[in-house]
Amino acid sequence: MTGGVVGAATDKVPVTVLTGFLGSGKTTLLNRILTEQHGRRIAVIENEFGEIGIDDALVIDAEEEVFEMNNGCICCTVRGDLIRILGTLMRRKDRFDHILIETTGLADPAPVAQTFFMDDEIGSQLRLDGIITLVDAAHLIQHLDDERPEGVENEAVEQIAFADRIVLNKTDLVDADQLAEVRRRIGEINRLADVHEAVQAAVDLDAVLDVGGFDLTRALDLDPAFMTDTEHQHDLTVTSVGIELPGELVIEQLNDWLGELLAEKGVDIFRSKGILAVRGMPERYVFQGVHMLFDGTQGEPWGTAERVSRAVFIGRDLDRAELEAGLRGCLAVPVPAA
Ligand SMILES: Nc1nc2c(ncn2[C@@H]2O[C@H](COP(=O)(O)OP(=O)(O)OP(=O)(O)O)[C@@H](O)[C@H]2O)c(=O)[nH]1
Repeated sequence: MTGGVVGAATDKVPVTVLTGFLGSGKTTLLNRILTEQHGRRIAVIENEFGEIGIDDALVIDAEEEVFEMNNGCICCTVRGDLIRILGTLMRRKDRFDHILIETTGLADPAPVAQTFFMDDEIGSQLRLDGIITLVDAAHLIQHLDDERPEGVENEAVEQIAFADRIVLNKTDLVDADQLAEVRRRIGEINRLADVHEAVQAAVDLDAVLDVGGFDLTRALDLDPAFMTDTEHQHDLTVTSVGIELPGELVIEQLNDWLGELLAEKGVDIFRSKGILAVRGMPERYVFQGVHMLFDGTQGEPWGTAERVSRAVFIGRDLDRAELEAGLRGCLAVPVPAA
């Protein structure tokens, strides 16, 4: 039974869709949600864009169940997988009371939202509580103004348009005038969503979970074909290069290479991340880049695991051979390409 409005709101398990452009802070918010004492049992579904999955290592170990979907984009190719995972979760409803779906940074949230209205079984047991969109205050305008070929949607615009709540993150990277301009641009696209400013995605969880926010009428206003249109066109010029490299890297060479690479190509390299093996460092070195900004932190110790570096670059006009040669050039003992 799909039930009346009251029954629908109380019986169904709420689902939050966490979206936002590459590097905006989705995993940071997810980790915050997984570590905070909020009394909810949350099942997480994660979808990542990139040839090699890195996020599984970046999401903290939590008691919550995390399902990975890495073989395509949640809004199109792996939507069937999403429906299957939701089906599995519905059969184990006693184990959790909230579902959180983190989309890739290049996903259009509308088709993900559609899933909860078009599939009867899902619609009868789960309700879309809200679409939460993370925004990178330092890079939003660049992403909104990024020109796309005709007919290709700009995901950054779609993500804001469909948001029920917006977390305006990374406010530490902009001044008051820039922040006001970012807010103005957000307001041009979506006037209704509450905007919460944040650093390191530090928001009150009540502002993002159980918001009772998703409004189908508004979604239909935005896109009259919301319930029927399943086709959409990704920007196929954005691709990813994944590199796996056994051996140990020299930190100074790595920093020099990444610094130069991102200074020169950081407009086109939207996102870079890696779990790297560095000579003399017993822990994994976690590297994160968003356009030209990058930093490194210590991750989990390698222990007895084989020291293999994994890195992913996402962007336009990526030169795979050059990226591979560059990373290989940072090896302590150079190994020729296979
Ligand atoms: N300066 C600054 N950096 C931040 C902030 N929030 C997150 N970051 C950093 O931005 C980088 C990207 O953050 P993530 O949480 O991985 O972003 P994401 O949206 O999950 O990235 P993708 O999954 O690749 O789309 C990381 O290096 C974070 O530490 C912030 O408020 N300020």
